[in-house]
Amino acid sequence: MLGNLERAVSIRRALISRASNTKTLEGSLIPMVGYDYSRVMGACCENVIGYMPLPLGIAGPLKVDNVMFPIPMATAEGTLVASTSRGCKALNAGGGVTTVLTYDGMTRGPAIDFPSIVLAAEAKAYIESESGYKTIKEAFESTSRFAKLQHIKCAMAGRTLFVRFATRTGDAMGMNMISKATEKALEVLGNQFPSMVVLALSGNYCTDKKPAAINWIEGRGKSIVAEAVVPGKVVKSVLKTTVAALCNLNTKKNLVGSAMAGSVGGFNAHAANILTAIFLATGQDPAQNVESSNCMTLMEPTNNGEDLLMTVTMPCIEVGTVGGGTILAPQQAVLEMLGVKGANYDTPGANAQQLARIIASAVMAGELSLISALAAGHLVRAHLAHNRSQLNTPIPSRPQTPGLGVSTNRPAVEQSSASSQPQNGDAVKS
Ligand SMILES: CC(C)(COP(=O)([O-])OP(=O)([O-])OC[C@H]1O[C@@H](n2cnc3c(N)ncnc32)[C@H](O)[C@@H]1OP(=O)([O-])[O-])[C@@H](O)C(=O)NCCC(=O)NCCSC(=O)C[C@@](C)(O)CC(=O)[O-]
Ligand SMILES: NC(=O)C1=CN([C@@H]2O[C@H](COP(=O)(O)OP(=O)(O)OC[C@H]3O[C@@H](n4cnc5c(N)ncnc54)[C@H](OP(=O)(O)O)[C@@H]3O)[C@@H](O)[C@H]2O)C=CC1
Repeated sequence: MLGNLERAVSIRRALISRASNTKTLEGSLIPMVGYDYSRVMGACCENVIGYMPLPLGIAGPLKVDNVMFPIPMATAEGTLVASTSRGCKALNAGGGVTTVLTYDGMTRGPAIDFPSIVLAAEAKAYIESESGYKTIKEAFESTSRFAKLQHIKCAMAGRTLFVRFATRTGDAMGMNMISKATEKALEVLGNQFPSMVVLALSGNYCTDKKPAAINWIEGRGKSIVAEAVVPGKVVKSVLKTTVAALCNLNTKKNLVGSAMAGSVGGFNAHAANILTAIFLATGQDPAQNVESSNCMTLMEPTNNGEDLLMTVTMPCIEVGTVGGGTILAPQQAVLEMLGVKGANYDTPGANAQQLARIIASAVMAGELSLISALAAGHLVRAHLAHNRSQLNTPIPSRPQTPGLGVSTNRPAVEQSSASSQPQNGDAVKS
């Protein structure tokens, strides 16, 4: 029996206000009324004092595999929805986007210590043997109706063994599911190798929520490739540039520029922009935008140089339509709008895979529009119009009233550094 959850939130706000002794949370602009806290409890957040609204825009619609989808984007970056919409318009004019799913497998990579390299190597050989793999797979899959082990990749670093489990997770993004399954699999492995010590269920070989080449190379979550042809006349009329300029800039910026910067998986202009906005709108784990935004954008002339052939390759889109933030009512409503709410009972996993296809296609729209704006020299003018037009409410350079928990005592070093002289780099920071 849960009691009055909204009352609990207001009591928590009062207690926090009293304890922090600075600025009251009561009457603050952080909203708390009319929210379904019952879905949050034990699932999405602890110590809840309200909720954080974000503007939700719709780009598109965009034709993905011959079906029109509105593109929901929760963002505070003005221009993003307009830009993605422009990309959708151009892609639709060429017949829309075609997608393929080349892989589906969430991963967890524990770190296991052995007393010697010989024992570590024996464990590796056991996991890779037919009978060892079968035993581990049975234990792994016994924990869930949806976890289906795809393969295991092992690597030794001295006497530490890293084991990367890869699994189907149905319509869930799957991190809780795979963690539970991995724990069970390690229990069985421990029976075979009693001297092994599981240092951590996650040994960063997964790799979750951190940049890593292994995700880019092997894939994590859903791997999607999307393709479209945009007629040259549409490139001119909608995108205000040319096929040749786009192809040249895409190569120099997204391939050569990213190579010069030593990028891994960042061979794109702003995949993270579109992906994160859709993640926030659909209840995904926002921290997984790190690897999910891995993307290579390619452009080449086609039809005797008249038209543009474009692809985006995204090997790590980590999404679910069940579990996590997808159980919250507004996020669920957005998933419903896309026709992918909850579990797909006919083909488990089909809803989450469809969402990944939509995301990759929307990323393509955003890429096309931004690269066009850069090629045409329109980026700054677009952002000044859509992103910085609130001239009547300038952002104060220094807060007048300290916020909750903010000390009024600025460090001496910060005060003494104030100077009327411009500092190195001021021009680019302003
Ligand atoms: C802003 C535009 C679209 C103007 O572009 P435009 O060509 O002047 O727009 P237009 O008025 O001719 O309209 C063309 C279409 O754009 C859409 N559109 C146009 N305006 C709106 C609007 N208000 N609301 C919704 N949709 C809009 C809409 O589809 C419209 O068609 P219509 O509806 O008229 O048939 C263009 O200049 C643009 O896309 N600029 C790029 C901006 C951008 O992509 N910013 C992303 C963030 S940049 C960043 O964060 C990353 C970065 C840059 O650092 C990464 C890097 O290193 O590259
Ligand atoms: N534990 C960790 O290390 C990490 C956790 N997270 C968090 O994990 C959460 C997501 O975990 P995740 O495992 O995706 O979700 P859940 O923990 O919600 O697990 C999914 C549940 O839904 C059930 N289910 C019902 N129908 C389906 C279906 N069609 N497909 C798949 N599952 C179905 C599963 O059944 P069954 O019981 O049979 O499997 C399971 O109980 C997020 O909150 C995320 O932020 C994020 C990163 C790391």
